[in-house]
Amino acid sequence: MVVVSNRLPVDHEVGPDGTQRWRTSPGGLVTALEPVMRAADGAWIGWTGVADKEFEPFENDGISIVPVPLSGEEVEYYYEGFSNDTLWPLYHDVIAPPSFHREWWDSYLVVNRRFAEAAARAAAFGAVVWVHDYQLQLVPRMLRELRPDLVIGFFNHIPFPPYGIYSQLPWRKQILDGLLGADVVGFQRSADAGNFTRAVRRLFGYTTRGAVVEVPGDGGEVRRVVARNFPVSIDVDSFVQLAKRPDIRARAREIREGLGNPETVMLGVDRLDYTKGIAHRLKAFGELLAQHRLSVEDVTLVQVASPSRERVGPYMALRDEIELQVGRLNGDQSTISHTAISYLHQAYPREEMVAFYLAADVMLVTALRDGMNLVAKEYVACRVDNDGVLVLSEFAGSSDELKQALLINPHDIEGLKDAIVTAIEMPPAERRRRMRALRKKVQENTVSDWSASFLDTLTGRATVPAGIPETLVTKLREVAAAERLLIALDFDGTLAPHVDRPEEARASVGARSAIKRLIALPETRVAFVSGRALVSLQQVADPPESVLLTGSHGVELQLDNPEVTLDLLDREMQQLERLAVILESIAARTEGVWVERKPAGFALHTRLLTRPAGQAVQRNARSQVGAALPELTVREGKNVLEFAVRDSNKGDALVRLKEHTGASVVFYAGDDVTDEDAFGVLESHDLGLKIGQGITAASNRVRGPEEVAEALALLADFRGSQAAALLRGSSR
Ligand SMILES: O=P(O)(O)OC[C@H]1O[C@H](O[C@H]2O[C@H](CO)[C@@H](O)[C@H](O)[C@H]2O)[C@H](O)[C@@H](O)[C@@H]1O
Ligand SMILES: O=c1ccn([C@@H]2O[C@H](COP(=O)(O)OP(=O)(O)O)[C@@H](O)[C@H]2O)c(=O)[nH]1
Repeated sequence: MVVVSNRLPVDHEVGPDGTQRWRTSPGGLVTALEPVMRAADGAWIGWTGVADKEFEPFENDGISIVPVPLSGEEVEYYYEGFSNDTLWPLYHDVIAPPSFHREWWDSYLVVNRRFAEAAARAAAFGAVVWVHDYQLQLVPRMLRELRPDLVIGFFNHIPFPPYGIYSQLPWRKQILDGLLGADVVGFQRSADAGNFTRAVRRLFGYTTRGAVVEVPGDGGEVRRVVARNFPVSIDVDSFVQLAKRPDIRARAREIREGLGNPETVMLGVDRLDYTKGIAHRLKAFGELLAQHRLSVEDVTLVQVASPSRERVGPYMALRDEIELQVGRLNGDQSTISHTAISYLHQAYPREEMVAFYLAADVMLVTALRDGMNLVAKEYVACRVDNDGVLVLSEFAGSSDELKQALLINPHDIEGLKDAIVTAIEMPPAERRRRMRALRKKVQENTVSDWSASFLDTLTGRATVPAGIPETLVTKLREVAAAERLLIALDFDGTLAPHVDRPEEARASVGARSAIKRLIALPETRVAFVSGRALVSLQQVADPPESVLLTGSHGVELQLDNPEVTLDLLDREMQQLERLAVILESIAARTEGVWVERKPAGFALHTRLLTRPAGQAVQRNARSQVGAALPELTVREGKNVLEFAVRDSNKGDALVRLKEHTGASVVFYAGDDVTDEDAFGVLESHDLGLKIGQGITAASNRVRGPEEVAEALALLADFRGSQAAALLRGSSR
């Protein structure tokens, strides 16, 4: 794997005495990527943090580093200018006004090309290249053009803004096009992914189905780009280990003593950035002191504000503003023996950060907008004593997961003040209850889960272990609580193992018995969603009566009615006849190829051929049918190519089923590429389960039909006990 990011894990530094050294780079991107790269066998391409210096590739702490040089002017135009004074404020809700300069854009283009070329040189044939963050949004497209063999992923660490803001960018189309060069575009929050797909629809008119964007290629083929959220995290174990180290615990005590052992130590840790809401936090604290709701005798605030982007205008202004505010507040409120705010304009190593976290009773994260905010997760991970209170802005990505924090709107100063007081006065039992829940959440999604889930989606090639992953159990429990639940299931490869003769496919005994239990539960519907013709589905699935059926990718429906809904027009009937002639003649010429009649089309099966021979037959069919009947829908499955006179897919089928059942939550499981259309229409509270390998928009994955049966049985258990509890409640 090759990782490409503007930042490398280390910056080159020259001391005042001329000594040179490599120092850990600032920011959460490095915190997240470093453990991933130490565990992976690959190269990390990036900039060394200094201008006009060329470095040879080198090894640092087990990671292969490939430096990309930047000139002084590029640092000013591409990094400080376009990245941090155009994109950064624009993507963070225009908290500061973005500057638009054409020379900055030109430099962004040049530098992005340099990174793409470096990645193209470093990557082996067919390798995975994972590009990171807003500084390099053009790299995916450039790289795809240079190296079409590569699998390309992109992850955006910062928010993606709503269209009304994004559309201000003069280069809005170029940036989107750059990103769509990737196979998977990842975001921190589902809202970011939604903003991105909306922008794609508005600016390009491409079809998007949930997490899937259909990008048309030059030859009429469609490339599917998955755009969804993958919340980044930290190496939880390494923070836990540090938090248990006696020397670091002793250092935490020393910090408290140094502060005069106040009753409450509050902590803020941020890069000195206007997105972090430091001024709002100070204002709230200052007012609490001025109004005597808090006293400096009891409470002190430690504010680490690590230096960041110090030559960019708004950052210089922010430093002046914050330091003026700290100076005033301390001048007004501190006493000889008690300082209100310990302000530290420094960058600390990891060990010292952990000591700060251990020393702090209350952690204040009051960002006005933040992609994730790893500091919040680090604080929680380090609280091995299950104590401490996290006050967390709802505008930080981490608030999606850390719901048991005291969630605040930092613009609401009164609300923030109340939350600070609540945190300080919170009874120990409640502190522990909340912290335990937060720690569980952080442990459920570590940085290796984050990278595995992104790379698994990207390559679809990861080996899928047997059994039900813990994350799926949690999600099943969640959907089991739905008011009205629809469980929609593909048949072949999902409920029934694949067999050579389709008419011999049968659902596993476990799946059948779980389905019977599910349909007996209140407000619970089960549906089969298949590409098979309905008559064939009925024959192999032999479904219990109340199971809803859709066949032929949603062309045929049987919904609580013995009648099958399907009505082809005369024109469609004629198209079917012409299609039959073309495909039959192709099948007649190649041994092992056959045609299956479907209600609204035909499927050409090639699974008895070798992969290259099958692909050649499919290419031929595509081109002959394309010339004679260009308006038909073509769909590719596993060793099968389908042509339909009616444009419908499993996503449409699922939408119909949702309408019919009025379901508030949907669980969809499927193994084939055609199931991706169904995953595409799921919403963030739904559950998508991909069976086996392959690129997918589903957020969960299991190995095969055996696991599907197990998951359905678990769902029946969870929902059954919920229903029983409700019944007990209402009979009391
Ligand atoms: O490289 P710098 O210009 O010095 O800035 C430091 C990094 O800041 C940003 O970090 C983001 O990534 C974190 C991890 O995903 C996330 O928690 C945080 O909310 C983001 O702001 C930036 O995105 C990185 O590219 C910078 O390296
Ligand atoms: O003096 C400092 C201040 C911060 N950090 C680290 O910098 C990262 C900040 O990441 P976050 O996602 O919170 O914000 P970002 O700076 O990336 O916007 C965290 O891992 C902190 O532990 C650090 O090592 N030393």
